[in-house]
Formats: sequence, C-alpha cells, structure tokens
Amino acid sequence: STGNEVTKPESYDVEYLTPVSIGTPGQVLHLDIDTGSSDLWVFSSETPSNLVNGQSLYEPAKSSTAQKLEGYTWKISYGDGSSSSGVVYRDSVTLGGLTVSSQAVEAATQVSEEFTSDSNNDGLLGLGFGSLNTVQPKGQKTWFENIMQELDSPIFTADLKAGEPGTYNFGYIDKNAHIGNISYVSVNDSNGYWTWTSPGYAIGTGALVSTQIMGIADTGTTLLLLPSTIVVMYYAQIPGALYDATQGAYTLPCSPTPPDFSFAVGDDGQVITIPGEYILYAAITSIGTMCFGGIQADSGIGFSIFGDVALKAAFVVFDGGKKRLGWASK
Ligand SMILES: C[C@H](Cc1ccc(C(C)(C)C)cc1)[C@H](NN)c1nnnn1Cc1ccc2c(c1)OCO2
Repeated sequence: STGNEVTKPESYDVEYLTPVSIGTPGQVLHLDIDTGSSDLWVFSSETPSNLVNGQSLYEPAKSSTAQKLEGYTWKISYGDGSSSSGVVYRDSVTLGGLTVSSQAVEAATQVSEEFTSDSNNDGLLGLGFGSLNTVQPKGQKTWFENIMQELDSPIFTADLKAGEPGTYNFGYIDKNAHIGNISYVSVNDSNGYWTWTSPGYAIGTGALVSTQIMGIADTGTTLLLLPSTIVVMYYAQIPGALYDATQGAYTLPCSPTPPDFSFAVGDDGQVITIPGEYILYAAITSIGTMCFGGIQADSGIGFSIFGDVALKAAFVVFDGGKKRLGWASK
C-alpha cells in the first residue's frame, strides 16, 4: 500500500501540522510530524483544562477501539526546553489513508507552557526510531515502524515548502516531486535519530569547503543548527549581521537577501542549496529592520540539526528498510 498527506506550515514555517485520525469513529487532530522524536502524544480529555488553550482533544472514552494500557506512562523533554507526560492507550491511527489498528497513543496529563500556548498544535507524531520512545515499562513502536511492512516500499518522503503546504508520502517516491537524481547517504540510528554526515558546505557562490558535518534530519526542528565555526563564517559575509546576546542568536538585516547556503550530500557531488531568503527568519524588531537568522549554532547539542530551514529546500527520502536518507533538489 501507499499513502500521502498534506502538511501545512504555521506562521514563519515554525512547524508543519498534519491531520491525523485517531480512534473509532475517527477524531482528527493536527499533529507535528517529527522525525527527531519517537513518541506519538496528543492533547486529550485527560489534559487538565487549564493547560488546554484551543487544541483539539483525543477522547478515548468516545472511541470504541481505545484500550488503556494500565500502568503505562510516558514523559518527554525536548531540546528546546519544552516537555510533556501522561498515560498510554492503544487505538487506531490513520495518516495519509493508511491505518495502524493498534498504535500506542500517548495521552497528555501534563504539558509545558510552550505547548499550551501553541493553540494549533494538538501533539506530536514521532517518526524517529523506536529506541527513542519514552513509554514505560515498555517502549512502543512509532506509527511508521508499525505500518512499514504493509508499504510497497519501507520508506516515507518529506516535501516541506516555504510558506505553503507540503506533502508526506508513504511507501513510494513521487518522481514529479524532485529534480535530478536522489543521492543516498547511510544513516546511523544508534542514537535513535536519522543521523547522517554531510561531507561539506558552501556559502553563496563560494567553493565547497570539505568538512564532515554530522547531524540529524529533523522535521520537528524549525531551523538549521550547524557547528559554530560554519555559522560564524556564514554571518561574517553579511554586513550588519551580529550575534545578539539577549536573543542568544545570530541576527541579520532583513534586506538585502543574504547569501545562499549549500550542503553536500554523498560522494557524487550532489549539493542542496538553501535560498538566502529561507535564512531570513522572522523580523525581530517592530520596525522590521533586523531578522532572526534561520541558521544558528548547534552548541551544546552534540550534533547538527538539519531542520525545516534545510528540509524545505529538498525532497528527502527516509528509508527505514535500508536505514539511509535520500536527498534531491526540487
Ligand atoms: C524541538 C523539537 C520538538 C518540539 C517541537 C515543537 C514544540 C512546540 C510546539 C512547543 C513549539 C516543542 C518541541 C525537536 N523535534 N525533534 C526536538 N526534540 N528534542 N530535541 N529537538 C531538537 C532540538 C534539540 C536541541 C535544541 C533545539 C532543538 O533548540 C535548541 O536546542
């Protein structure tokens, strides 16, 4: 089988939300598909009402196929400092027309302020590797791990776009969604992430700098987080760019458009070029002269993060069968 689903960007492409149907009859929630985590958790009837602020709720009591996993709990904290925790059900979960009849659905009984204030986000659907799942006493498989063997091919693809809806495809590669060939690189899943190594980068029209950048392909992170040395080099090319200690981030003038940023994939010379305008993230001053940089340092994380700023410049194949990533321009 194959499937596909549209995913829509929130403002500034901070995240992309995808409709997912849970339970019988289906309860549609809009989830943040996140290849950098492996819990499927949702706002629910068990989320204290003072922590709910417009989100849609999963109500297991209204699903004839919901089964409570007695004694099972989950608790997750994310790299941005946000967190959530709760209890666990098994229920039917349909994404892109594909149904997993017995998927672990983690109902939140606690969410941090960042989730409460994000009214359109009803939860996360992790598509990392199951080893990252936080359910106790037994870790649960992701939706993709559960559907994989039914797919024509054990893959899914991400085609995120700047400021417009994109697509997740499951089980097939849409040849019309990419230009030129797809370069594949091996994935090291030992830390549970889609971890790969880029052999180099280029700034603007400059020559490729050969250096290994080890990072994760992460649909759930907004920005491109790279080694500080590369980030300093990039912003050094931009008059007026500066590290704003109060924001803890690099900022740059909102015009003119900054240089493109390219990263190499594989040993066949494939490069993905991020247009400079993707690196002009939100304006930080009301007069709109200075912008938040879409490239920031990965300091303290231990690896780089190829988040949405990078992913929306590419067509990306997440190959669960061969544990590899495919990158193509589009
Ligand atoms: C942050 C997201 C997970 C998330 C998504 C959305 C949200 C809100 C809805 C409340 C907006 C919170 C959290 C990411 N997903 N793989 C993630 N989950 N765990 N680590 N990361 C990536 C990381 C890791 C480290 C860092 C970082 C980022 O920013 C700064 O330092």
